[in-house]
Amino acid sequence: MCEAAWLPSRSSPTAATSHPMQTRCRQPSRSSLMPRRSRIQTITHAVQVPVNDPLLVVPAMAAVTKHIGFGVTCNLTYEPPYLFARRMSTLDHLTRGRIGWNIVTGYLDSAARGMGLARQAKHDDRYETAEEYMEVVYKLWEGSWEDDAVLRDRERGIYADPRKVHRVQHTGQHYRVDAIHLSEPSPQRTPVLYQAGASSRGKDFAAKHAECVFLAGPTKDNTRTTVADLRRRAEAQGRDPADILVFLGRAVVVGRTRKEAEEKVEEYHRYASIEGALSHFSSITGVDFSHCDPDEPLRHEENDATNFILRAFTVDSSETWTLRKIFGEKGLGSRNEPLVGSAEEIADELQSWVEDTDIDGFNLSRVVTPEGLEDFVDLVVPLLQERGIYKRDYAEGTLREKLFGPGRARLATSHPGASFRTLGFSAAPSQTIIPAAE
Ligand SMILES: Cc1cc2nc3c(=O)[nH]c(=O)nc-3n(C[C@H](O)[C@H](O)[C@H](O)COP(=O)(O)O)c2cc1C
Repeated sequence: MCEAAWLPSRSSPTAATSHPMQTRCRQPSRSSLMPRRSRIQTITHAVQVPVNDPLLVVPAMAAVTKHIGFGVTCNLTYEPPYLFARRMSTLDHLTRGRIGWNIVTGYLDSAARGMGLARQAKHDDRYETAEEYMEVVYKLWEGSWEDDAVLRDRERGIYADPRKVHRVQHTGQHYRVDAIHLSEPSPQRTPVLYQAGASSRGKDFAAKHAECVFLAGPTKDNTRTTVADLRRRAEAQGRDPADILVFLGRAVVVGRTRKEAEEKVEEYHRYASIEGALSHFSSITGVDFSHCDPDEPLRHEENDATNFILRAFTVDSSETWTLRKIFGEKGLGSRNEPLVGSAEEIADELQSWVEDTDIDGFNLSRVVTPEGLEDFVDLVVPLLQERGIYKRDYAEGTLREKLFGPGRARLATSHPGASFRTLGFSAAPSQTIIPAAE
Protein backbone atom coordinates (compact mmCIF):
# COMPACT_ATOMS: atom_id res chain seq x y z
CA MET A 1 0.00 0.00 0.00
CA CYS A 2 1.04 3.56 -0.46
CA GLU A 3 3.53 4.91 1.97
CA ALA A 4 1.98 6.87 4.79
CA ALA A 5 4.64 9.52 4.20
CA TRP A 6 2.71 11.16 1.41
CA LEU A 7 -0.71 10.59 2.86
CA PRO A 8 -2.70 13.40 4.41
CA SER A 9 -2.77 13.41 8.17
CA ARG A 10 -5.97 12.11 9.68
CA SER A 11 -6.08 14.81 12.27
CA SER A 12 -6.26 17.60 9.74
CA PRO A 13 -9.88 18.63 9.13
CA THR A 14 -9.13 19.47 5.52
CA ALA A 15 -6.66 16.68 5.10
CA ALA A 16 -8.25 15.17 2.08
CA THR A 17 -8.16 18.36 0.10
CA SER A 18 -5.27 20.52 1.13
CA HIS A 19 -2.60 18.67 3.05
CA PRO A 20 0.76 19.17 1.37
CA MET A 21 1.72 15.72 0.24
CA GLN A 22 5.17 14.61 -0.55
CA THR A 23 5.22 14.05 -4.27
CA ARG A 24 7.15 10.77 -4.23
CA CYS A 25 6.46 7.56 -2.42
CA ARG A 26 9.35 5.97 -0.64
CA GLN A 27 9.55 3.18 -3.11
CA PRO A 28 9.55 -0.34 -1.87
CA SER A 29 10.31 -2.60 -4.79
CA ARG A 30 7.53 -4.90 -5.97
CA SER A 31 8.45 -7.81 -3.74
CA SER A 32 7.21 -10.37 -1.31
CA LEU A 33 6.85 -7.54 1.19
CA MET A 34 3.63 -6.49 -0.49
CA PRO A 35 1.10 -9.01 0.80
CA ARG A 36 2.23 -8.38 4.35
CA ARG A 37 2.15 -4.61 3.91
CA SER A 38 -1.27 -4.60 2.30
CA ARG A 39 -2.55 -6.88 5.02
CA ILE A 40 -1.44 -4.34 7.60
CA GLN A 41 -3.40 -1.59 5.85
CA THR A 42 -6.55 -3.61 5.31
CA ILE A 43 -6.66 -4.87 8.88
CA THR A 44 -5.78 -1.53 10.42
CA HIS A 45 -8.42 0.34 8.44
CA ALA A 46 -11.06 -2.41 8.30
CA VAL A 47 -10.99 -2.57 4.49
CA GLN A 48 -13.41 -5.41 3.81
CA VAL A 49 -12.26 -6.95 7.08
CA PRO A 50 -13.99 -8.60 8.83
CA VAL A 51 -16.17 -10.26 6.23
CA ASN A 52 -18.65 -12.47 8.01
CA ASP A 53 -20.93 -14.75 6.07
CA PRO A 54 -23.83 -12.55 4.91
CA LEU A 55 -26.15 -15.50 4.31
CA LEU A 56 -26.27 -16.29 8.00
CA VAL A 57 -27.76 -12.95 9.00
CA VAL A 58 -30.55 -13.16 6.43
CA PRO A 59 -32.85 -15.50 8.40
CA ALA A 60 -32.67 -13.24 11.45
CA MET A 61 -33.59 -10.20 9.35
CA ALA A 62 -36.28 -12.13 7.50
CA ALA A 63 -37.89 -13.15 10.78
CA VAL A 64 -38.59 -9.53 11.75
CA THR A 65 -39.51 -8.12 8.34
CA LYS A 66 -42.18 -8.84 5.78
CA HIS A 67 -41.25 -7.08 2.57
CA ILE A 68 -37.59 -6.23 2.38
CA GLY A 69 -35.58 -8.21 -0.17
CA PHE A 70 -32.11 -9.61 0.51
CA GLY A 71 -29.73 -9.42 -2.43
CA VAL A 72 -26.61 -11.16 -1.20
CA THR A 73 -23.25 -11.19 -2.93
CA CYS A 74 -21.88 -14.75 -3.07
CA ASN A 75 -18.73 -15.86 -4.82
CA LEU A 76 -19.33 -19.01 -6.82
CA THR A 77 -15.67 -19.82 -7.40
CA TYR A 78 -14.96 -21.57 -4.15
CA GLU A 79 -18.14 -23.44 -3.36
CA PRO A 80 -19.66 -26.47 -5.12
CA PRO A 81 -22.97 -25.61 -6.83
CA TYR A 82 -24.77 -28.51 -5.19
CA LEU A 83 -24.32 -27.15 -1.66
CA PHE A 84 -24.85 -23.55 -2.66
CA ALA A 85 -28.11 -24.35 -4.44
CA ARG A 86 -29.44 -26.01 -1.32
CA ARG A 87 -28.47 -23.06 0.88
CA MET A 88 -30.20 -20.57 -1.41
CA SER A 89 -33.33 -22.70 -1.62
CA THR A 90 -33.38 -22.90 2.15
CA LEU A 91 -33.11 -19.12 2.37
CA ASP A 92 -35.84 -18.67 -0.22
CA HIS A 93 -38.07 -20.79 2.01
CA LEU A 94 -37.09 -18.94 5.19
CA THR A 95 -37.59 -15.51 3.62
CA ARG A 96 -40.77 -16.60 1.82
CA GLY A 97 -39.30 -15.76 -1.53
CA ARG A 98 -37.26 -12.67 -0.75
CA ILE A 99 -33.76 -13.86 -1.55
CA GLY A 100 -31.56 -12.54 -4.35
CA TRP A 101 -28.03 -13.50 -5.40
CA ASN A 102 -25.41 -11.10 -6.72
CA ILE A 103 -23.31 -13.48 -8.82
CA VAL A 104 -19.59 -12.80 -8.48
CA THR A 105 -16.46 -14.77 -9.27
CA GLY A 106 -13.89 -13.00 -7.07
CA TYR A 107 -10.99 -10.78 -8.00
CA LEU A 108 -8.44 -11.45 -5.25
CA ASP A 109 -5.44 -13.75 -5.35
CA SER A 110 -5.52 -13.64 -1.56
CA ALA A 111 -8.93 -15.35 -1.62
CA ALA A 112 -7.53 -18.03 -3.93
CA ARG A 113 -4.60 -18.58 -1.56
CA GLY A 114 -7.04 -18.93 1.30
CA MET A 115 -8.64 -21.76 -0.63
CA GLY A 116 -5.34 -23.54 -1.22
CA LEU A 117 -4.68 -22.25 -4.73
CA ALA A 118 -1.60 -20.39 -5.91
CA ARG A 119 -3.65 -17.67 -7.58
CA GLN A 120 -7.09 -17.03 -8.97
CA ALA A 121 -8.13 -18.19 -12.42
CA LYS A 122 -7.88 -15.83 -15.39
CA HIS A 123 -10.62 -13.20 -15.63
CA ASP A 124 -12.50 -14.60 -18.65
CA ASP A 125 -11.93 -18.21 -17.57
CA ARG A 126 -13.79 -17.39 -14.35
CA TYR A 127 -16.79 -16.36 -16.40
CA GLU A 128 -16.59 -19.62 -18.39
CA THR A 129 -16.62 -21.62 -15.16
CA ALA A 130 -19.50 -19.44 -13.97
CA GLU A 131 -21.50 -20.38 -17.09
CA GLU A 132 -21.28 -24.04 -16.15
CA TYR A 133 -22.02 -23.27 -12.52
CA MET A 134 -25.21 -21.50 -13.57
CA GLU A 135 -26.25 -24.47 -15.67
CA VAL A 136 -25.89 -26.76 -12.65
CA VAL A 137 -27.80 -24.55 -10.24
CA TYR A 138 -30.58 -23.96 -12.78
CA LYS A 139 -30.94 -27.71 -13.18
CA LEU A 140 -31.19 -28.11 -9.42
CA TRP A 141 -33.52 -25.17 -8.79
CA GLU A 142 -35.70 -25.40 -11.85
CA GLY A 143 -35.50 -28.97 -13.07
CA SER A 144 -35.24 -31.38 -10.18
CA TRP A 145 -38.69 -31.09 -8.59
CA GLU A 146 -41.86 -30.67 -10.58
CA ASP A 147 -44.35 -28.16 -9.24
CA ASP A 148 -46.81 -30.81 -8.14
CA ALA A 149 -44.23 -33.25 -6.78
CA VAL A 150 -44.98 -32.47 -3.14
CA LEU A 151 -48.26 -34.12 -2.08
CA ARG A 152 -48.21 -34.12 1.73
CA ASP A 153 -50.91 -36.77 1.48
CA ARG A 154 -51.58 -37.89 5.06
CA GLU A 155 -54.18 -40.44 4.04
CA ARG A 156 -51.77 -42.38 1.85
CA GLY A 157 -48.68 -41.53 3.86
CA ILE A 158 -46.94 -39.89 0.95
CA TYR A 159 -44.79 -36.81 1.23
CA ALA A 160 -43.88 -36.44 -2.45
CA ASP A 161 -44.34 -38.29 -5.72
CA PRO A 162 -40.91 -39.70 -6.54
CA ARG A 163 -41.76 -39.81 -10.26
CA LYS A 164 -41.82 -36.04 -10.15
CA VAL A 165 -38.51 -35.56 -8.38
CA HIS A 166 -35.74 -35.86 -10.94
CA ARG A 167 -32.14 -36.73 -10.47
CA VAL A 168 -29.91 -34.06 -11.99
CA GLN A 169 -27.18 -35.71 -13.98
CA HIS A 170 -24.56 -33.23 -15.01
CA THR A 171 -21.11 -34.01 -16.29
CA GLY A 172 -19.18 -30.96 -17.39
CA GLN A 173 -15.70 -29.56 -17.53
CA HIS A 174 -15.74 -28.30 -13.95
CA TYR A 175 -18.66 -29.92 -12.18
CA ARG A 176 -20.31 -33.31 -11.86
CA VAL A 177 -23.62 -33.86 -10.16
CA ASP A 178 -25.73 -36.99 -9.95
CA ALA A 179 -28.40 -36.34 -7.33
CA ILE A 180 -31.79 -34.82 -6.70
CA HIS A 181 -31.95 -31.30 -5.31
CA LEU A 182 -32.33 -31.57 -1.54
CA SER A 183 -34.93 -28.82 -1.06
CA GLU A 184 -38.49 -28.90 -2.27
CA PRO A 185 -39.41 -26.02 -4.61
CA SER A 186 -39.20 -22.66 -2.86
CA PRO A 187 -41.41 -19.66 -3.74
CA GLN A 188 -39.03 -18.29 -6.37
CA ARG A 189 -37.04 -21.47 -7.07
CA THR A 190 -34.12 -19.53 -8.58
CA PRO A 191 -33.25 -16.52 -6.40
CA VAL A 192 -33.49 -13.12 -8.10
CA LEU A 193 -30.23 -12.90 -10.03
CA TYR A 194 -28.08 -9.79 -9.73
CA GLN A 195 -24.82 -9.19 -11.53
CA ALA A 196 -22.36 -6.36 -12.09
CA GLY A 197 -20.24 -7.42 -15.02
CA ALA A 198 -18.49 -4.41 -16.50
CA SER A 199 -16.05 -6.05 -18.91
CA SER A 200 -17.31 -7.16 -22.30
CA ARG A 201 -17.37 -10.77 -21.09
CA GLY A 202 -19.03 -9.64 -17.88
CA LYS A 203 -21.72 -7.73 -19.76
CA ASP A 204 -22.49 -10.77 -21.89
CA PHE A 205 -22.82 -12.82 -18.72
CA ALA A 206 -25.12 -10.19 -17.20
CA ALA A 207 -27.18 -9.93 -20.38
CA LYS A 208 -27.71 -13.68 -20.32
CA HIS A 209 -28.28 -14.35 -16.63
CA ALA A 210 -28.98 -11.15 -14.68
CA GLU A 211 -32.41 -9.88 -13.81
CA CYS A 212 -30.91 -6.91 -11.99
CA VAL A 213 -27.61 -5.26 -12.89
CA PHE A 214 -25.46 -3.06 -10.68
CA LEU A 215 -23.73 -0.38 -12.68
CA ALA A 216 -21.02 2.13 -11.87
CA GLY A 217 -21.55 4.94 -14.36
CA PRO A 218 -19.25 7.90 -13.93
CA THR A 219 -21.18 10.15 -16.35
CA LYS A 220 -24.67 10.23 -17.80
CA ASP A 221 -23.36 9.70 -21.35
CA ASN A 222 -21.36 6.71 -20.29
CA THR A 223 -24.28 5.30 -18.30
CA ARG A 224 -26.79 5.75 -21.13
CA THR A 225 -24.45 3.98 -23.55
CA THR A 226 -23.81 1.11 -21.13
CA VAL A 227 -27.50 0.60 -20.37
CA ALA A 228 -28.41 0.58 -24.07
CA ASP A 229 -25.57 -1.85 -24.78
CA LEU A 230 -26.71 -4.15 -21.99
CA ARG A 231 -30.32 -4.19 -23.18
CA ARG A 232 -29.14 -4.85 -26.75
CA ARG A 233 -27.05 -7.79 -25.55
CA ALA A 234 -30.02 -9.16 -23.60
CA GLU A 235 -32.19 -8.96 -26.69
CA ALA A 236 -29.54 -10.78 -28.68
CA GLN A 237 -29.80 -13.56 -26.08
CA GLY A 238 -33.54 -13.83 -26.79
CA ARG A 239 -34.60 -11.98 -23.67
CA ASP A 240 -36.95 -9.05 -23.25
CA PRO A 241 -34.67 -6.04 -22.56
CA ALA A 242 -37.21 -4.83 -20.01
CA ASP A 243 -36.55 -7.99 -18.01
CA ILE A 244 -33.27 -6.46 -16.86
CA LEU A 245 -33.44 -3.76 -14.20
CA VAL A 246 -30.37 -1.56 -13.96
CA PHE A 247 -29.37 0.03 -10.67
CA LEU A 248 -26.70 2.71 -10.59
CA GLY A 249 -24.36 2.75 -7.61
CA ARG A 250 -24.38 6.15 -5.87
CA ALA A 251 -23.45 7.50 -2.48
CA VAL A 252 -25.51 10.41 -1.20
CA VAL A 253 -24.91 12.94 1.56
CA VAL A 254 -28.10 14.92 2.12
CA GLY A 255 -29.03 17.70 4.55
CA ARG A 256 -32.09 19.83 5.19
CA THR A 257 -30.15 22.53 3.36
CA ARG A 258 -27.19 22.37 1.03
CA LYS A 259 -25.06 24.03 3.72
CA GLU A 260 -25.94 21.32 6.22
CA ALA A 261 -24.99 18.62 3.71
CA GLU A 262 -21.67 20.32 2.98
CA GLU A 263 -20.93 20.59 6.69
CA LYS A 264 -21.56 16.87 7.06
CA VAL A 265 -19.17 16.09 4.23
CA GLU A 266 -16.55 18.29 5.81
CA GLU A 267 -16.97 16.46 9.08
CA TYR A 268 -16.83 13.05 7.40
CA HIS A 269 -13.56 14.01 5.74
CA ARG A 270 -12.01 14.33 9.19
CA TYR A 271 -12.53 10.63 9.75
CA ALA A 272 -11.90 9.33 6.25
CA SER A 273 -9.00 6.94 5.88
CA ILE A 274 -7.04 7.67 2.76
CA GLU A 275 -4.85 4.63 3.49
CA GLY A 276 -7.95 2.47 3.60
CA ALA A 277 -9.32 3.97 0.39
CA LEU A 278 -6.04 3.41 -1.43
CA SER A 279 -5.75 -0.09 -0.07
CA HIS A 280 -9.21 -0.91 -1.41
CA PHE A 281 -8.40 0.75 -4.74
CA SER A 282 -5.29 -1.44 -5.02
CA SER A 283 -7.22 -4.60 -4.27
CA ILE A 284 -10.08 -4.04 -6.71
CA THR A 285 -7.90 -2.80 -9.54
CA GLY A 286 -5.26 -5.48 -8.93
CA VAL A 287 -2.57 -2.81 -9.19
CA ASP A 288 -0.03 -2.36 -6.46
CA PHE A 289 0.02 1.37 -5.85
CA SER A 290 2.51 1.17 -3.01
CA HIS A 291 5.35 2.32 -5.18
CA CYS A 292 3.43 5.05 -6.89
CA ASP A 293 3.93 8.71 -7.35
CA PRO A 294 0.64 10.29 -6.25
CA ASP A 295 0.96 12.91 -8.99
CA GLU A 296 1.78 10.57 -11.81
CA PRO A 297 -1.01 10.14 -14.36
CA LEU A 298 -2.69 6.76 -13.95
CA ARG A 299 -2.14 4.29 -16.75
CA HIS A 300 -4.39 1.46 -17.74
CA GLU A 301 -3.27 -2.12 -17.35
CA GLU A 302 -5.35 -5.23 -17.91
CA ASN A 303 -5.09 -7.93 -15.28
CA ASP A 304 -7.23 -10.60 -13.62
CA ALA A 305 -8.87 -8.32 -11.05
CA THR A 306 -11.46 -5.69 -12.00
CA ASN A 307 -10.42 -3.73 -15.07
CA PHE A 308 -13.25 -1.28 -15.64
CA ILE A 309 -12.35 0.98 -12.73
CA LEU A 310 -8.87 1.88 -13.90
CA ARG A 311 -10.19 2.03 -17.45
CA ALA A 312 -12.74 4.67 -16.40
CA PHE A 313 -9.93 6.88 -15.09
CA THR A 314 -7.69 6.33 -18.12
CA VAL A 315 -8.84 5.01 -21.50
CA ASP A 316 -12.44 6.17 -21.07
CA SER A 317 -11.67 9.59 -19.60
CA SER A 318 -10.68 12.77 -21.38
CA GLU A 319 -9.29 14.06 -18.08
CA THR A 320 -5.92 13.07 -16.66
CA TRP A 321 -6.28 11.37 -13.30
CA THR A 322 -3.72 10.86 -10.57
CA LEU A 323 -4.12 9.16 -7.20
CA ARG A 324 -3.96 12.53 -5.48
CA LYS A 325 -6.68 13.90 -7.72
CA ILE A 326 -8.98 10.95 -7.05
CA PHE A 327 -8.42 10.53 -3.36
CA GLY A 328 -6.92 13.80 -2.25
CA GLU A 329 -9.90 15.76 -3.43
CA LYS A 330 -12.68 13.27 -3.14
CA GLY A 331 -11.79 10.23 -1.14
CA LEU A 332 -14.29 9.56 1.56
CA GLY A 333 -13.03 6.01 1.72
CA SER A 334 -14.09 5.61 -1.88
CA ARG A 335 -13.05 6.55 -5.38
CA ASN A 336 -16.62 7.63 -6.01
CA GLU A 337 -17.67 11.16 -5.27
CA PRO A 338 -20.94 11.29 -3.29
CA LEU A 339 -23.85 13.43 -4.40
CA VAL A 340 -24.06 16.26 -1.87
CA GLY A 341 -26.97 18.62 -1.44
CA SER A 342 -30.36 19.47 -0.03
CA ALA A 343 -33.13 16.90 -0.33
CA GLU A 344 -34.61 18.86 -3.22
CA GLU A 345 -31.29 18.93 -5.06
CA ILE A 346 -30.66 15.23 -4.50
CA ALA A 347 -34.16 14.32 -5.65
CA ASP A 348 -33.71 16.46 -8.80
CA GLU A 349 -30.37 14.86 -9.54
CA LEU A 350 -31.56 11.27 -9.06
CA GLN A 351 -34.68 11.91 -11.12
CA SER A 352 -32.65 13.39 -13.95
CA TRP A 353 -30.32 10.36 -14.01
CA VAL A 354 -33.30 8.03 -14.38
CA GLU A 355 -34.86 10.17 -17.10
CA ASP A 356 -31.65 10.74 -19.04
CA THR A 357 -30.01 7.33 -18.90
CA ASP A 358 -32.76 4.66 -18.83
CA ILE A 359 -31.62 3.22 -15.50
CA ASP A 360 -34.31 1.74 -13.27
CA GLY A 361 -33.05 2.86 -9.87
CA PHE A 362 -30.09 3.17 -7.56
CA ASN A 363 -27.88 0.96 -5.47
CA LEU A 364 -27.26 3.40 -2.61
CA SER A 365 -23.91 2.94 -0.98
CA ARG A 366 -23.16 4.36 2.41
CA VAL A 367 -20.77 7.05 3.44
CA VAL A 368 -21.70 6.71 7.13
CA THR A 369 -24.16 4.12 8.42
CA PRO A 370 -26.85 4.20 9.55
CA GLU A 371 -26.94 8.01 9.46
CA GLY A 372 -26.63 8.34 5.68
CA LEU A 373 -29.42 5.91 4.93
CA GLU A 374 -31.68 7.34 7.63
CA ASP A 375 -31.17 10.83 6.19
CA PHE A 376 -32.09 9.51 2.77
CA VAL A 377 -35.26 7.85 4.04
CA ASP A 378 -36.32 10.85 6.13
CA LEU A 379 -35.47 13.64 3.67
CA VAL A 380 -35.34 12.35 0.10
CA VAL A 381 -37.89 9.52 -0.03
CA PRO A 382 -40.89 11.74 0.90
CA LEU A 383 -40.00 14.12 -1.93
CA LEU A 384 -39.70 11.29 -4.42
CA GLN A 385 -43.06 9.98 -3.20
CA GLU A 386 -44.65 13.40 -3.64
CA ARG A 387 -43.38 13.40 -7.21
CA GLY A 388 -44.96 9.99 -7.74
CA ILE A 389 -41.66 8.32 -8.64
CA TYR A 390 -41.18 6.23 -5.50
CA LYS A 391 -43.52 3.60 -4.09
CA ARG A 392 -45.69 4.44 -1.08
CA ASP A 393 -46.42 0.82 -0.22
CA TYR A 394 -44.67 -2.46 -0.73
CA ALA A 395 -46.19 -4.75 -3.32
CA GLU A 396 -47.22 -8.16 -2.06
CA GLY A 397 -45.42 -11.29 -3.10
CA THR A 398 -41.89 -12.47 -3.62
CA LEU A 399 -38.91 -10.22 -4.29
CA ARG A 400 -39.20 -11.02 -7.99
CA GLU A 401 -42.87 -9.97 -7.97
CA LYS A 402 -42.04 -6.76 -6.15
CA LEU A 403 -39.51 -5.99 -8.87
CA PHE A 404 -41.34 -7.23 -11.97
CA GLY A 405 -45.00 -7.35 -11.00
CA PRO A 406 -47.69 -9.81 -9.93
CA GLY A 407 -47.45 -13.33 -11.33
CA ARG A 408 -43.70 -13.08 -11.78
CA ALA A 409 -42.56 -15.16 -8.80
CA ARG A 410 -40.48 -17.38 -11.06
CA LEU A 411 -37.87 -16.71 -13.74
CA ALA A 412 -39.35 -15.27 -16.96
CA THR A 413 -39.88 -17.94 -19.61
CA SER A 414 -37.34 -16.23 -21.89
CA HIS A 415 -34.65 -16.50 -19.20
CA PRO A 416 -32.10 -19.26 -19.94
CA GLY A 417 -32.67 -20.78 -16.50
CA ALA A 418 -36.29 -21.49 -17.45
CA SER A 419 -35.14 -23.91 -20.15
CA PHE A 420 -34.07 -26.34 -17.42
CA ARG A 421 -37.58 -26.72 -16.05
CA THR A 422 -38.74 -30.28 -15.60
CA LEU A 423 -38.44 -32.34 -18.74
CA GLY A 424 -36.52 -29.48 -20.35
CA PHE A 425 -33.47 -31.66 -19.91
CA SER A 426 -32.98 -35.36 -19.66
CA ALA A 427 -33.53 -36.01 -15.99
CA ALA A 428 -33.94 -39.43 -14.55
CA PRO A 429 -36.98 -39.79 -12.29
CA SER A 430 -36.40 -41.51 -8.98
CA GLN A 431 -37.34 -45.14 -9.09
CA THR A 432 -39.63 -45.65 -6.12
CA ILE A 433 -43.15 -46.73 -7.01
CA ILE A 434 -45.84 -44.53 -5.57
CA PRO A 435 -48.79 -46.39 -4.05
CA ALA A 436 -51.98 -45.89 -6.02
CA ALA A 437 -54.70 -43.74 -4.48
CA GLU A 438 -57.33 -45.63 -2.56
C1 LIG B 1 -22.57 -4.22 -4.83
C2 LIG B 1 -21.45 -4.98 -5.48
C3 LIG B 1 -20.78 -5.93 -4.75
C4 LIG B 1 -19.75 -6.65 -5.33
N1 LIG B 1 -19.11 -7.57 -4.60
C5 LIG B 1 -18.19 -8.36 -5.17
C6 LIG B 1 -17.60 -9.40 -4.44
O1 LIG B 1 -17.87 -9.59 -3.26
N2 LIG B 1 -16.71 -10.20 -5.06
C7 LIG B 1 -16.39 -10.01 -6.39
O2 LIG B 1 -15.64 -10.79 -6.93
N3 LIG B 1 -16.91 -9.00 -7.09
C8 LIG B 1 -17.80 -8.17 -6.52
N4 LIG B 1 -18.35 -7.16 -7.24
C9 LIG B 1 -17.78 -6.87 -8.57
C10 LIG B 1 -18.59 -7.33 -9.75
O3 LIG B 1 -19.35 -8.43 -9.63
C11 LIG B 1 -17.74 -7.47 -11.01
O4 LIG B 1 -16.77 -8.43 -10.83
C12 LIG B 1 -17.12 -6.18 -11.35
O5 LIG B 1 -18.12 -5.24 -11.55
C13 LIG B 1 -16.20 -6.28 -12.55
O6 LIG B 1 -16.81 -6.84 -13.63
P1 LIG B 1 -15.89 -7.43 -14.76
O7 LIG B 1 -15.02 -8.44 -14.12
O8 LIG B 1 -16.81 -8.00 -15.77
O9 LIG B 1 -15.10 -6.28 -15.29
C14 LIG B 1 -19.38 -6.42 -6.68
C15 LIG B 1 -20.06 -5.46 -7.41
C16 LIG B 1 -21.08 -4.74 -6.82
C17 LIG B 1 -21.76 -3.70 -7.61
